[in-house]
Amino acid sequence: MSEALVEIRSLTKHYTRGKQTVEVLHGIDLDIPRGDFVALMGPSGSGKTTLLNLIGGLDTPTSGSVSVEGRRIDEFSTGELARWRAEHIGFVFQFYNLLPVLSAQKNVELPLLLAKMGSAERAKRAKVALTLVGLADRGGHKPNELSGGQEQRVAIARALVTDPTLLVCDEPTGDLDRKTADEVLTLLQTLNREHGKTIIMVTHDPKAAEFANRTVHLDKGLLADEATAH
Ligand SMILES: Nc1ncnc2c1ncn2[C@@H]1O[C@H](COP(=O)(O)OP(=O)(O)OP(=O)(O)O)[C@@H](O)[C@H]1O
Repeated sequence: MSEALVEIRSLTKHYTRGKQTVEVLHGIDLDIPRGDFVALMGPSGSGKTTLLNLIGGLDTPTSGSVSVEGRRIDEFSTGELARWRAEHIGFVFQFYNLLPVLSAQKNVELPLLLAKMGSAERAKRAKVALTLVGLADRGGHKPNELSGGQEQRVAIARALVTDPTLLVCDEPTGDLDRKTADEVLTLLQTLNREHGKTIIMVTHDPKAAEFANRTVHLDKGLLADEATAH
């Protein structure tokens, strides 16, 4: 029996603020096969980032399960989850989150500091990742010496450098103009199609979603209809 890379069952998430409980996800069932590129869309406040953070192990569910490669990550301790995340998930955010004092090369090396690895090996892997995103010649540049699109490419290289199981992107083109956004989305598509990366991407932009293999719609914490693009 083939098993999905990510299996989500009856997933709920409630946040408590003082006496108030905010019920964000109401029971999500979703399978993401290995090699998929999924766009997650829905109105503001529908729970997209919450769902993405549960899949990426940045947060834990109220009830239900999240399995990745057959392992129940919702049952991990905080420490186990942090270690698992560092090994298995590459994160890409809207505002890049690069460290301004470090060069592109050193930013990309950062996730490897957690692995037991010599500095020459770290440098080599970071260079491979920068080459993959088309920035082999920008390794010495600091973030403020790069364009927004280049900064996001560096962030994608940083997310890829550990060879993660899953690339998790939250509005990766939300701060970019159309042309630059399309270049970054084409890069994500290439990583998916030619390098087999499994990608889940939250976006508000229907044009961005067209780069994915399918779109999953969230509405008020529940999955709506699914559309397959290609
Ligand atoms: N840590 C938290 N504590 C309390 N409520 C939260 C917390 N995080 C999110 N929420 C609430 O959960 C709901 C869903 O938030 P989420 O960020 O998942 O939505 P979203 O679909 O990604 O929205 P957007 O498109 O605006 O980014 C919102 O009503 C938000 O206020």
